[in-house]
Amino acid sequence: CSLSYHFYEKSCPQVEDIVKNGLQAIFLIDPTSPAALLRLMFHDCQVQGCDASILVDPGEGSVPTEMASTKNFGIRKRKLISIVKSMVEAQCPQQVSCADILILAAREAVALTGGPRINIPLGRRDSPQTPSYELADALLPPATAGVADMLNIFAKKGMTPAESVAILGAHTLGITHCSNIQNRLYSPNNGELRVMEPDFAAFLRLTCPRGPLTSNLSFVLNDPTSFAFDNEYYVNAMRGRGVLKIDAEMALDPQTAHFMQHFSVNQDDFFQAFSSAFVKLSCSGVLTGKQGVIRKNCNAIN
Ligand code: HEM
Ligand SMILES: [Ca+2]
Ligand SMILES: [Ca+2]
Repeated sequence: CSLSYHFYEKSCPQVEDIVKNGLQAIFLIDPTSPAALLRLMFHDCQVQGCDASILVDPGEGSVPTEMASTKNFGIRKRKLISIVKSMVEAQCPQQVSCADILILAAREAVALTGGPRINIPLGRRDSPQTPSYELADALLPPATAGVADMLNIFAKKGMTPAESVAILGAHTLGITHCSNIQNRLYSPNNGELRVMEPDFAAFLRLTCPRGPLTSNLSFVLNDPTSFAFDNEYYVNAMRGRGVLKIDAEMALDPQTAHFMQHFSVNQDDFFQAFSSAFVKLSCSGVLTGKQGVIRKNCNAIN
């Protein structure tokens, strides 16, 4: 993409260290936050590009921002980016965009949990306006997305099918709320339970009982090592232990199954494909040069 590997060389050479050191301390206190920051990056880049639009809080009396979209259910830890931003501002005032800090934070989420340390081109600018929740509704994939939807989304970002399967390896971290898998567990005749490993199906139904009462509060781990960035996501999906529909379907679809199988036995190849996919995702629709702004406060258009 049109970004640079030396962008802050003069204006803030220490920015990557500030982000790393700041998050290292935060991740120790809250080990669930790396997953949140990695998903936050995807949801920012998917709506109007990687421009920190998802960080903008709804203003008083203004139209609802993208965070009002139900597709952003479960998005958490947006405030962490503002905390890291204030650490950066203390050393390099008005130099570094919130959009770059968000990508660097997602990079640390991967690196500090055992994944690859990805080299990231920088120079993104922040959006001067917020997208509507309708746009977010239209662009973010639903929890029921299948393989064709998934390949279509990432092909638009220049990813190969192998890279698309690799970027979904982000589901090696974090959780899924029960509300996102109710239909997999309890809709009769949808055939999904048949492809699920029976013990795993039983476990999910116990953890996520039928009905809406707790389904927005209860959750399951995306893989058994949900604090570690490893290839267990693929190992489990290949065994019929995929949590979301997309996780289960990729293990069976002939367009994706061989990549799932390969990443389940070769973590190095997963890390390599994930790294190139991550850079492509991080370049989607970026603002550069004189476009956009450098926000002082990531949560407000200022
Ligand atoms: C078609 C593509 C995708 C679909 C349908 C999808 C869907 C979902 C859903 C429904 C959840 C559960 C949210 C919750 O219940 O709180 C989730 C969690 C997550 N997703 Fe995805 N996702 C996709 C792609 C991605 C990508 C590309 C990334 C990152 C690069 C990503 C990273 C994550 C992470 C880290 C979590 C755990 C979040 C947490 O613990 O708070 N996903 N995803
Ligand atoms: Ca955005
Ligand atoms: Ca894992």
